[in-house]
Amino acid sequence: MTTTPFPSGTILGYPRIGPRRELKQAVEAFWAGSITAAELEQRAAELRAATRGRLAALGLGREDAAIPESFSFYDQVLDAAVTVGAVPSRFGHLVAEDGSLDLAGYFTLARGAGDNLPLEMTKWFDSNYHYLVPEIGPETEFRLAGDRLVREFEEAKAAGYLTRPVIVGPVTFLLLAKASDEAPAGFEPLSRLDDLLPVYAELLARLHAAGATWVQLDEPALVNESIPVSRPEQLTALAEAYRVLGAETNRPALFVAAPYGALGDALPVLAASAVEAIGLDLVRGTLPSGLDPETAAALATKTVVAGVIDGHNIWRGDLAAALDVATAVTALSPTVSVSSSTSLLHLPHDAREETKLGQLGNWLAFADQKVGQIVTVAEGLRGGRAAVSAELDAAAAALAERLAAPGVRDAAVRERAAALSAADYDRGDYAERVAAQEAAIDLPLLPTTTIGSFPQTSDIRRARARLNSGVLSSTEYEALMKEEIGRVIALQEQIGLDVLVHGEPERNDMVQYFAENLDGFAVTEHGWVQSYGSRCTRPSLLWGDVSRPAPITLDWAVYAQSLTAKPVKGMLTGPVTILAWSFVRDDQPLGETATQLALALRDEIAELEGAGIGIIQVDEPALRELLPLKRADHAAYLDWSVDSFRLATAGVRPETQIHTHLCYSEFGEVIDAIGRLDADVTSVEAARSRMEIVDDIASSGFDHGIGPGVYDIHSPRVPGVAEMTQLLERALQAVPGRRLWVNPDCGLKTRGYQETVESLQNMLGATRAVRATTH
Ligand SMILES: CN1c2c(nc(N)[nH]c2=O)NC[C@@H]1CNc1ccc(C(=O)N[C@@H](CCC(=O)N[C@@H](CCC(=O)N[C@@H](CCC(=O)O)C(=O)O)C(=O)O)C(=O)O)cc1
Ligand SMILES: N[C@@H](CCS)C(=O)O
Ligand SMILES: [Zn+2]
Repeated sequence: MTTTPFPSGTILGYPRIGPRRELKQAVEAFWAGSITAAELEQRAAELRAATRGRLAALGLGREDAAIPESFSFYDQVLDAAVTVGAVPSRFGHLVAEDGSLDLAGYFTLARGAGDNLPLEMTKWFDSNYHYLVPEIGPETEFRLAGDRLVREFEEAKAAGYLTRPVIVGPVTFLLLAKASDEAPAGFEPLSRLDDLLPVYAELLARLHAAGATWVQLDEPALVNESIPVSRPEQLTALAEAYRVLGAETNRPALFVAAPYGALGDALPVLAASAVEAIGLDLVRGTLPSGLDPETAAALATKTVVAGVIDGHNIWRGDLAAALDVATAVTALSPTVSVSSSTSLLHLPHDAREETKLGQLGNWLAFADQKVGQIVTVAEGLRGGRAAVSAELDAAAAALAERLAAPGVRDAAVRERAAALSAADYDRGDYAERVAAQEAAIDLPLLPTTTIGSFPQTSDIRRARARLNSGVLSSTEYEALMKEEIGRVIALQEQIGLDVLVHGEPERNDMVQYFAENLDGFAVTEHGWVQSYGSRCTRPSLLWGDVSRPAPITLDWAVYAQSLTAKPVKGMLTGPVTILAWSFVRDDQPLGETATQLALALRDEIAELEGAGIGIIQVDEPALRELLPLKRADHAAYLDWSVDSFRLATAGVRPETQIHTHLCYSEFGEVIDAIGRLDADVTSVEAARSRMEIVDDIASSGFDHGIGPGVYDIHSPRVPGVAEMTQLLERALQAVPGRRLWVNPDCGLKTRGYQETVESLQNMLGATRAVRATTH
């Protein structure tokens, strides 16, 4: 095998949603039946072509294999699953004779159909991207069932680009998978590695035959210490995988990337393997040091792909420092390439599209600007610092301007944070609170509620778009939102829910909405980032000290409460989640910013309470997401994150009931922290994992109110009464009835009204059935 040199600069992946969310629109049009599969394929091909053209224009076109082929219609882990034929048996009827799935079948795995639940969705490392969890068992028949990656490479080649196909590596694929329904207890997907590797080998051979010189295999699971497979087993699997794949003669050169952290003891294993290039995340991880002589010698024979440009944040940052790190990497190997630390999937496309950010615009680098930075650092590495001094100086000046800008440090905010004491974090005795709340709030056994949002209809979104473009006045907009709140309250009364919500129609997003109303944040016009499938967010830019210039949710909550005698929950997003889903400042520890946010929310909560709102929910779905990938960092993170929630909520009277809500994650590792939040009631996603979480919570000693979700809100499927009755009965085995709440897994904003109403009616049906047999 002859190896073409690895390009001097590259990125690990590029946003695939499109600068104006073209992919979202095309995919949703296909789902709605308004375009055909062929039209969807055509639009996706146009988007890929535009991406290649853009990346070439930004400087990645000069060298072969510099442009990654990292497109996906929905999710890269799902892509890997369908490529290797890992389709769960409940979807077997969708699979063609040759093992392939058509586009409709592919989306069915992601979205479910009829009684067939979709694949579970969960966080992708510590990002706000979500992947679909493959299901693997002894029955999974691996075979090369999808050739999309080969076809996309060929499509690029026909257009004159020799790109670098990207796929999730075999070890990460199995480490992220869960045991299938058919698998016996204790089954580990990783045990199927030997059966999976020939399929990867065949794929590599196909790519080689098509002319690919390099292939990127993403192995981020190796940097994550939370994977429930022992480290020795992981390392053995890694060695085996790249021994087998490396031994193939008909293959492209292998580039194994390990974004999101340091490889640690996996680095010697990869260095000893036959892979030709190794990618290190040098933003989250540090330059490996103290390597044993064999590892050092082996590494020196490979290309080290230095991930020195942050793929996870939007700051233009210190480019000279990035060049310094890249230069230091030359001590590991004479062949160094410059890259992003992670895929640029987590970034919006282009900061130049933002015209309303003023001076802030000069401090930013979105995906396209990061590519430019990589090209600059690669040039600096080749030609010396002087060759790029103008770019380095401009970045340094922007950084200095940013750090000294008014608003970055606000004396009043800092003084308030400095004056806090232990009492500010403590709500007092739980039993006393329970008694006070029972006296103050009239609730039946198994109280029913929802998580906050009701469907964000196109009428609501259109109204907001018209407000933003000046077609609607704010008075007209408010009147429309109040009408919507009125409808949502009436609907909930009709369905028979016990604790109502106002439905959040006025919120474009549960984080962006707060960011728009807090000082210290800016928001973008076009800064869309994929969160899962076709769903996107525009993460806010947190650039300065945070404070609350005026009440945010108060009027809406008070209005909603004025329409009903039932309690209406106040609804806020918690400090950790606001941080997790924004692009945060990098000039101070996150914990300090969390305190500032908590103080702003504390004031909002005090005002809600003062206005008669007796139940207030503070959502923290991202509590687990920010958990560091390294165990050594867990305790410090959990301390500041739990403290920020407590600081936000501890100012209320005992009779005010504080709720929180968690979703989109596996919560096993943060169960103790959930208890330490000391919320009176915690609703938690549970339906997709069939209530497994309830046992974990109960056995952790958690003794507050709990609402395990009884139905999955990610799919349009309407759950039946019997199914939810069973889940409630299952929950009651672990939690006493007086502490159990009944609610869906999460908010209903992504759902349509018809399925929402039917599902909630069935949820009430199940609750009545269970109430009749529970004492
Ligand atoms: C709960 N989750 C959230 C996460 N992160 C967030 N920041 N927010 C979340 O809610 N992470 C974990 C989970 C799962 N993730 C998501 C992410 C995104 C959505 C979602 O529904 N996104 C919407 C966009 C929401 C939004 O910003 N809406 C705006 C703009 C709407 C819009 O597209 N307007 C059109 C014009 C409208 C028209 O004329 O019809 C336009 O601008 O072109 C708003 O409402 O104003 C999405 O559609 O992707 C859910 C879960
Ligand atoms: N209150 C929010 C929480 C989502 S995690 C909602 O209902 O959409
Ligand atoms: Zn949720």
